[in-house]
Amino acid sequence: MTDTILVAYATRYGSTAEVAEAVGDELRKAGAEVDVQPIDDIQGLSRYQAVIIGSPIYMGKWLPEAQVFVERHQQYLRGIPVAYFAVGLTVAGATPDAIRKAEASMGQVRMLVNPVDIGIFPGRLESSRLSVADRAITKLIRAKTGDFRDWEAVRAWAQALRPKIARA
Ligand SMILES: Cc1cc2nc3c(=O)[nH]c(=O)nc-3n(C[C@H](O)[C@H](O)[C@H](O)COP(=O)(O)O)c2cc1C
Repeated sequence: MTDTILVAYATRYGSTAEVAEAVGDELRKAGAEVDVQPIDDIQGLSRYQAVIIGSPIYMGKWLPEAQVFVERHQQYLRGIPVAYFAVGLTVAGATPDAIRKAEASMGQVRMLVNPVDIGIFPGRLESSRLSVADRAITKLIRAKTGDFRDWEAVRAWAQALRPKIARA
C-alpha cells in the first residue's frame, strides 16, 4: 500500500511554502502519495502515515502556528515518523554557530515529538515583500537580502528522508 505523507508548513512570505512543495515533489517521485498544505488549512492527521513539518525562522524561532500545530497533535505525531525543517537566513553561511542556532529554533518541538530527521535550509529575504515592521527589523540587524534557497540540498534531504519515513 502507498504511504500517504503530509508536508505541513508555516510561512509569512511564501519562501517556505516553495521549499515544502519541493520536498513534496521529491517524495512523490519516490512513489508516495503526498499532500503539501499550509498548517492553518489542515483538518486532521488520521489519513497520514508520516508528517513533515516546516517553518521559517523569525527572531530565532519557528513561527508560533508551527509550534502550536506540533503541540496540538503531539499524541498522534508520537506514533508515526515525523521530520522537521527550518528555513532561515542565518544558515546561508552554514557556520557551526549558525547551524546550532537554526537547530535551536526547533528545540521546543523536538522535545515534544522526536523527529527521525531535521533539515535546515537557507531562505529568501526580499525587502519589497516585507511588512513595514519586518523591513525595519531587517534594516536594524543589517540582514542580507536575496534568494539563498538551495534546491539541490532540499531535494537531496527529501530523497534521504524517504526510507526513514517509509512504512515498515
Ligand atoms: C523580521 C525577520 C526576522 C528574521 N529572523 C531570522 C532569524 O532569527 N534567523 C534566521 O535564520 N532567519 C531569520 N529571518 C529570515 C527568514 O527566516 C527568511 O527570510 C525565510 O526565508 C522567510 O520565510 P517565509 O518566506 O516562508 O516567511 C528573518 C526575517 C525577517 C523578515
